[in-house]
Amino acid sequence: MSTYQVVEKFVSINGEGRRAGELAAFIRFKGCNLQCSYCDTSWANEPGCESERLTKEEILSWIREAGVKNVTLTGGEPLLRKGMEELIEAILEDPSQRVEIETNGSVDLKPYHILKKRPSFTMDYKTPDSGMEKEMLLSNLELLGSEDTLKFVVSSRRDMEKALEILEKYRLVGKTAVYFSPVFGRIQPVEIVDFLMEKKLNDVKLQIQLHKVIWDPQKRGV
Ligand SMILES: C[S@@+](CC[C@H](N)C(=O)[O-])C[C@H]1O[C@@H](n2cnc3c(N)ncnc32)[C@H](O)[C@@H]1O
Ligand SMILES: Nc1nc2[nH]cc(C(=O)O)c2c(=O)[nH]1
Ligand code: SF4
Ligand SMILES: [Mg+2]
Repeated sequence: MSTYQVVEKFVSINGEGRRAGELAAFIRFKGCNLQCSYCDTSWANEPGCESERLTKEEILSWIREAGVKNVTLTGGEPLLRKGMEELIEAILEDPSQRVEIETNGSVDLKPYHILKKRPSFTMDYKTPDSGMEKEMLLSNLELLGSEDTLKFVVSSRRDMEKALEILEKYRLVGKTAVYFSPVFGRIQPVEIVDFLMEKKLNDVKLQIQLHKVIWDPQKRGV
């Protein structure tokens, strides 16, 4: 039976994406295959990071206990874990549950895209300043649809120019929700606004990580 290494699980306000501001139950899985320059959760990717090994049933009962419709599976990189298809399908057995996968763009979404009950993807495209752009699996861009979100976490004009290039090349605006998110503390949100205005980027949303406004930006479990 699969067990899952979970570094934290908590209920909070979703601070990101299309359900930002709504309650969500977060399960953060241990470990990641990337090392983004700006990662605010790199502690979860350290081999020595404490974690609990939970079974699918233990996760399901925690979610039931939480009593919150939105579930966000995140990390680290959640889709690196074995048995994620099984876990996602088990959570979605309950028609009242919604599952969002926060994923880094390097892991093939196909096995999850074809699930009978498909989760929604909030997928990053890692722009140049992350140092991880070469790890992007471009075929994933074809799988994003109206229920999904493509997120560009940017810290420079160079990052935003690249984001625009990708949006145009893959004709993504209108196909999926597109968010620009500032790397916390490295770029002023107004710079993103100026770029959106300059390029007349309709249908692209600026997001601010709400949880870093509500609580101490370093605080875990929120
Ligand atoms: C910690 S990651 C976990 C999920 C997955 N590994 C990924 O990168 O999408 C969750 C989200 O936080 C974003 N993020 C990480 N560090 C950040 C920072 N310093 N400022 C803004 N967003 C950040 C990531 O880009 C990603 O969209
Ligand atoms: N409140 C809150 N909302 C979030 N949305 C996505 C998160 C993530 O780390 O994947 C996250 C997070 O870490 N906290
Ligand atoms: S992919 Fe996500 S968890 Fe991994 S280093 Fe980048 S931001 Fe952090
Ligand atoms: Mg986070």
